[in-house]
Amino acid sequence: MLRVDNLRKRYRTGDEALKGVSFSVPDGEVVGLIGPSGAGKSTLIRCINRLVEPNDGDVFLNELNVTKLGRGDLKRARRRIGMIFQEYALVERLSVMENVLSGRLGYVSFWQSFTRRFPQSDVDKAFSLLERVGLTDHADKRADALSGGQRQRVGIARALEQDPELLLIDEPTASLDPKTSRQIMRLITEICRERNLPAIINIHDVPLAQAFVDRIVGLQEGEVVFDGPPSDLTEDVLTRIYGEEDWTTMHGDQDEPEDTHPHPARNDPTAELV
Ligand SMILES: Nc1ncnc2c1ncn2[C@@H]1O[C@H](COP(=O)(O)OP(=O)(O)OP(=O)(O)O)[C@@H](O)[C@H]1O
Repeated sequence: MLRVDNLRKRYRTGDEALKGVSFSVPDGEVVGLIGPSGAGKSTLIRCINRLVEPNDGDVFLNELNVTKLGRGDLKRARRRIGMIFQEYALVERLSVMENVLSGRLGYVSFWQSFTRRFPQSDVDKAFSLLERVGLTDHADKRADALSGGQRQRVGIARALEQDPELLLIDEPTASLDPKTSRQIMRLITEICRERNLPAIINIHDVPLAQAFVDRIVGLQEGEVVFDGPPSDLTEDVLTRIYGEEDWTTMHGDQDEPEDTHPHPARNDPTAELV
């Protein structure tokens, strides 16, 4: 269970990105976070694991108040939060298996990770996760040899290899074609149900979110303006969330070929420490 209570963030530039955001995500529930550009979605996701430091408010992961932790405890708490990124954030020259095993880096000693000697139980878990995401035959391939959808499957397996209690997912399908996007959303939501994992997905594509998530939280100018089931997301509500922006154009239903092109990682989202 995740509980966000009155979370506030003002950047040094003066931008007030979160103005007292509160909501909870029970175990097994997948929440789609929607809202126009600049609404505070990325800031919210990053405040939950303190890649961005909130100015006020609390984040509870089960019994643990993440916002009150010192450096060492925060490092341990971050093991419990799996992240999945738009640009996958894989290590290009490493194999699929090594990328999945990197999910254990927070758990093994420096020398084990330096020599890449992971316990057999970690390797066994990685194999079963690769099977779950449909990549058993690709375990030894280099990450840069995979298509976008396959790379995101590696990102999902890597996050699960951490044994997370929460998944934070930032635009998981933004670099994928519509068909692959649906496959990835289906995989994520199925896995969260199987494992009773709570998840928040920052997603631009409203119809895609409506098709797969259990609940939608709509942000606007740093405030929650909608919180409910996808079926309650009427045109009126969407117009309230997006204002003048035309939300109906926010999804691409063009017939594109499925998942053919590898995408280079453009940046490292974990580097964005504020
Ligand atoms: N590092 C930063 N420094 C200063 N201001 C920032 C920073 N990151 C975000 N902001 C500001 O905070 C507000 C919320 O931005 P945020 O990126 O969280 O929104 P978003 O909903 O994720 O937008 P998008 O969908 O375009 O990614 C915006 O006004 C933005 O300009």
